[in-house]
Amino acid sequence: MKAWPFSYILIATRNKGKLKQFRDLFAELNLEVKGLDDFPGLPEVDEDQDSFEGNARKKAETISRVIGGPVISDDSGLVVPALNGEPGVYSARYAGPNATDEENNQKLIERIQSIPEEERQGFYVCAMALAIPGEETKIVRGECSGFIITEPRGTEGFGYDPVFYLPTEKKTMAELPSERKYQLSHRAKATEQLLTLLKKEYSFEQKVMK
Ligand SMILES: O=c1nc[nH]c2c1ncn2[C@H]1C[C@H](O)[C@@H](COP(=O)(O)OP(=O)(O)OP(=O)(O)O)O1
Ligand SMILES: [Mg+2]
Repeated sequence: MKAWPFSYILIATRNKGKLKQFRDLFAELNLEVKGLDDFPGLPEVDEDQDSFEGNARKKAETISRVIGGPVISDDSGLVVPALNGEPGVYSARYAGPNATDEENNQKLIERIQSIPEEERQGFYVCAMALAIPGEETKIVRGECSGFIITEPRGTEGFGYDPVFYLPTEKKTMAELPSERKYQLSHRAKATEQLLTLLKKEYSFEQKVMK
């Protein structure tokens, strides 16, 4: 087993919620978990690929090349099969380039009205990429299934959570306490996979300090 060759890992996000979740889940590795705000002057990476995996890979590899260190990025969104996969990779800008969560939710509510209620399934996707200089990029994917509802409920979470209903919890994602969301979300599932993969390949006891 190889020794993990860095003292830190950079999570390529400015989303404080994502960063906190990574810090919690990676605590056992004894790694310093840094965010983009710890590295001023990094380039903005356009999420312009046609898949979540493509965007996650592009972001992780671009930034890893610049800092010469290990980078994890995630790209996520909501897929509604009855709407031909919308909003999909366009989740963040569904209602327009600078759309707010409310505007995106409103557009989704309008579009879903024409679909019979029993066909309003949706699933969240989280593709996560780990890029390490000189190594093959690793990519994992987590999903979380639910239903789209037309009356938003709850104030937790972000994005589409108020209109994403989980039948097993009898709650929208925005009505769930954050600890519960951490357990069952697409991001939690992807993070666990990545963690498993990392622990299989690397020893984190004797890190080389770089
Ligand atoms: O758990 C979630 N609960 C609700 N909505 C979510 C979730 N996960 C992703 N989404 C939606 C929100 C956003 O409209 C879009 C893209 O998110 P995504 O590009 O991955 O995140 P972001 O731009 O906030 O942060 P980043 O700096 O990591 O790119 O998907
Ligand atoms: Mg984004």
